[in-house]
Amino acid sequence: MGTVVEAANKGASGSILEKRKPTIVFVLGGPGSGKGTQCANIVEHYGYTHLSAGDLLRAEIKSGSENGTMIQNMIKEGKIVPSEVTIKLLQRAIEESGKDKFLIDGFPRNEENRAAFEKVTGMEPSFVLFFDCPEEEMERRLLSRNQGREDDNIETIRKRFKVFLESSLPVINYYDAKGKVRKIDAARPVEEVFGSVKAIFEPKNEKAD
Ligand SMILES: Nc1ncnc2c1ncn2[C@@H]1O[C@H](COP(=O)(O)OP(=O)(O)OP(=O)(O)O)[C@@H](O)[C@H]1O
Ligand SMILES: Nc1ccn([C@H]2C[C@H](O)[C@@H](COP(=O)(O)O)O2)c(=O)n1
Ligand SMILES: [Mg+2]
Repeated sequence: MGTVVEAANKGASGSILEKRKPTIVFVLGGPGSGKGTQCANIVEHYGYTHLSAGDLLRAEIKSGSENGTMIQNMIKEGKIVPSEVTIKLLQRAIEESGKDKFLIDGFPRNEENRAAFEKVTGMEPSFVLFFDCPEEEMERRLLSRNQGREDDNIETIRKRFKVFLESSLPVINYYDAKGKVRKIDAARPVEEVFGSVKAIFEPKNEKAD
């Protein structure tokens, strides 16, 4: 008998996650667009569980795992870690939480992430929240974030912007073509951005005739 993660890795037909059918919302946007900030608000108001792919990878580095050095080098270079590693971390976090509504922040970051997630879990997101923000504003925010992140320096930030444009935007366009993207103007103050987020998460007040 394998572990839950191994069973899920066998593909859609053997996916434990597919059987549990959790609600998944992908939260995407450029580096510094405010994904983490708004996820914290959504958790507080709507009872979702927040899973940040970047946070899980940083925790993996700290844990001293055998992949730690590889992950650290890739993050420093602003590159995307292979899906196999990130999906295992996400699956484990979903399984261990025992919860059923997830904000998956910063994933999928490229086509490989997207295709592998769907294949391994057999799941698609309910929708994709896309925080749209100009680069100049994101750069200002990242340079003043002050959380000690190794990738918040101007050289790595420029690499992350390039990867976002070349690899992550196509994923957003993929889901947009399926009518799943909810785009938000993220260049406004936090409370204003959250006002737009709320409009998406509030249950619709359908009028009966
Ligand atoms: N609407 C906003 N206006 C001004 N500053 C903001 C806004 N939203 C977030 N910030 C600040 O910008 C910085 C980046 O925000 P946050 O960490 O939420 O972005 P992120 O999209 O998760 O970035 P990353 O992809 O690098 O993890 C933080 O210091 C945060 O406090
Ligand atoms: N799906 C992902 C998400 C993140 N990473 C790596 C590369 C990112 O630059 C870094 C930081 O992510 P953030 O906290 O900004 O969301 O983590 C990745 O390789 N794959
Ligand atoms: Mg973040």
